[in-house]
Amino acid sequence: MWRKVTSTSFSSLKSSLFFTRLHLQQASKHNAASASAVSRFATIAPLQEKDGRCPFITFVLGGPGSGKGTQCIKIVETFGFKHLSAGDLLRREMVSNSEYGSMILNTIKEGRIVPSEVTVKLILKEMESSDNHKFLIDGFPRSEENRIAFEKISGAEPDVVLFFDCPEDEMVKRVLSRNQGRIDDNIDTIKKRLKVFEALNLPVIDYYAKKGKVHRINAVGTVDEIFEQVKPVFKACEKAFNRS
Ligand SMILES: Nc1ncnc2c1ncn2[C@@H]1O[C@H](COP(=O)(O)OP(=O)(O)O)[C@@H](O)[C@H]1O
Ligand SMILES: Nc1ccn([C@@H]2O[C@H](COP(=O)(O)OP(=O)(O)O)[C@@H](O)[C@H]2O)c(=O)n1
Ligand SMILES: [Mg+2]
Repeated sequence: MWRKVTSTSFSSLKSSLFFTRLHLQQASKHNAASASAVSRFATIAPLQEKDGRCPFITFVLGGPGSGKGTQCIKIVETFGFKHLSAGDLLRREMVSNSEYGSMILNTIKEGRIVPSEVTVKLILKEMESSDNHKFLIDGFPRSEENRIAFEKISGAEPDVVLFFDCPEDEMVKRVLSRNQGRIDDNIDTIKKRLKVFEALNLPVIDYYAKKGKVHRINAVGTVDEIFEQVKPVFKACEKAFNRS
């Protein structure tokens, strides 16, 4: 369980995430979609530190088939993160008799983005129940609505944003040969997902690039070659992993 922040511990936690949280909480500009998502989440507490350590959050972004999930497995093995795939969480929710099941199914089939209130809730539940404090959040945020809802509800920002930059023809080739039986791995849905990626996800990458948080990875090459680009990003953060 995340430890609650007490007023006595707060002064020592002013740096990094906690300072950002205060800043975010004081910010007054939120779009309408996010505001309504947030109001429905009033019962979810902002992320707290665990065992005296702040959560270390990495967003893993890139188009469909760019290799996000594949690289996350390697990051987990080497750096000990907890991997949370937004797509996997939504697919699990979809088959779990959830009230959102048919909405998620239709949205994924169409390559559109599930409303943030559903996805953020699933992600925060997993973060809260994990023993780990280092998170790879894969395939999220996929839109500005996702981003704003997460930051507002959790009170946190990512420490690192990885962007796997891959040409469209390579992404299409990989998705069509993925063979995981996914309802969205077909050419019609892929075309829609690529359009949605460009229209909704690139603005999120731009937003974090302006904040100096994006590490662009050339996603063409072997899995190991790509991981060689990823490794130094986290090696440079090792001190920050255990900050309090
Ligand atoms: N560097 C790579 N070169 C060729 N194929 C890859 C590479 N990385 C991943 N793949 C394959 O491409 C497909 C999509 O990869 P995945 O990690 O699922 O991407 P994403 O999560 O970004 O959609 C999978 O079948 C995976 O095995
Ligand atoms: N933040 C997210 C992540 C995924 N999704 C949905 O889930 C689908 C599959 O996401 P995914 O991350 O598993 O897909 P890949 O990029 O790994 O191929 C997306 O195309 C969306 O329809 C979403 O709505 N919101
Ligand atoms: Mg994936």
